[in-house]
Amino acid sequence: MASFAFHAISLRSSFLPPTSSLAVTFSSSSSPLASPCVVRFPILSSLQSTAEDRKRTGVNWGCDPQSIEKGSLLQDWLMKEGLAKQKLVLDRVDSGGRGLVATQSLRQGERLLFVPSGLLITADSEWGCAETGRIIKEAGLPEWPMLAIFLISEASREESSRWFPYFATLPKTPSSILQWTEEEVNTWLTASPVREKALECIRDVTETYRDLRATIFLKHPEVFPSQVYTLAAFKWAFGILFSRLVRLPSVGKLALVPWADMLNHSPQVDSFLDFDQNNAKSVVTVTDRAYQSGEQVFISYGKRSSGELFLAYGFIPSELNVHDSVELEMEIDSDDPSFEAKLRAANEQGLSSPQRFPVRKDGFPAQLLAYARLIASRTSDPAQLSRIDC
Ligand SMILES: C[S@@+](CC[C@H](N)C(=O)[O-])C[C@H]1O[C@@H](n2cnc3c(N)ncnc32)[C@H](O)[C@@H]1O
Repeated sequence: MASFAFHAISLRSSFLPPTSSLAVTFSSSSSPLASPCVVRFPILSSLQSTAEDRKRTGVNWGCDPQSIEKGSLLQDWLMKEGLAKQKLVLDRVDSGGRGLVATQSLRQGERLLFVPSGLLITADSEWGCAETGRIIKEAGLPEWPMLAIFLISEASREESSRWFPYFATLPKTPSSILQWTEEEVNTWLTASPVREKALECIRDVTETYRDLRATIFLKHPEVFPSQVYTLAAFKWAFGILFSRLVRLPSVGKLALVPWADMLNHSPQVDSFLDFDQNNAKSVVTVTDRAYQSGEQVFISYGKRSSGELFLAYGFIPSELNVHDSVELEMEIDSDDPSFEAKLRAANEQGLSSPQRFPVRKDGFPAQLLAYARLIASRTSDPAQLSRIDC
């Protein structure tokens, strides 16, 4: 089953190549343009941002993250493009600002969404500007930066992009850690275990942008105008990917799935997104419980701790998150006269000293208690110590 699959922790290994190898992988082609695409800047019309937004994000695309005004336009467009009739509507919600709400009662096990493959944005999607697509494909980029550039390329084409109605509903300021400055991270996450990962994530995306700029954008300035392909635009695009890209397990693909990406996460829910290759030939989710008409429908973005959710999606769930844990480190006292015997007993059970155990809000592993008993035991008899079942 699929989930909203990306967060900073897994990003580095999965998409960000090391700076040095990035430079050699890219093509250095600088062939003249057959037909340069029109890229307008600044972007006008309904995607126009307020001065305050621009100061903060530096991009002019998308809308206020809470806005549902463009929701019915999005739904009309999606239905024209093949989306099935929906039992859900985009509305304001308590958890998540905007979300999909049931328009009728839904039973447990009900299949929803049915977003056809032609509406998915993937690495195989057709580029509105063929020349941009050609350069990027020849460069052989990994999927994440390729999709980020796809987003900027399409967003900057405004109404001439096929995806214009979709971009109009994307948040102008995706709530990801990339919108934070390093100073903000150091100030607000001083005591947080995710501070280092947050800084690493911001630096990785910034470095990737710098590499792309040096190896591709500056070599093709007519295709990648410097006022459009800015670091801010790149962070916006990555913020969109962090918070909305899904892996569809049955087809093994990364995709942006318009409409499905309006579903918010609940740690209590066990419904995911996947592509149904058999009958529906579209992205579906199956409800894991019944919903009343008017209730917000949730999916799961995966079994993620609040720290992971915060880094990728920019929120911390308000309800109990059973995936939260703190690593508790315990060790056998090296001054304990039975230290060697206790260590052997622990080793026999695959444990060592010090040893870390995850402690979650809903409990801790039984091994933790047994290990504590081993540490506290007053016997030095190896046979008795071995019987303490870790
Ligand atoms: C895939 S989008 C879901 C749709 C989103 N609410 C919107 O209006 O575009 C993921 C984003 O929704 C928000 N979100 C999702 N689940 C949430 C929750 N349980 N509480 C608060 N915000 C949530 C976060 O901003 C997250 O980055």
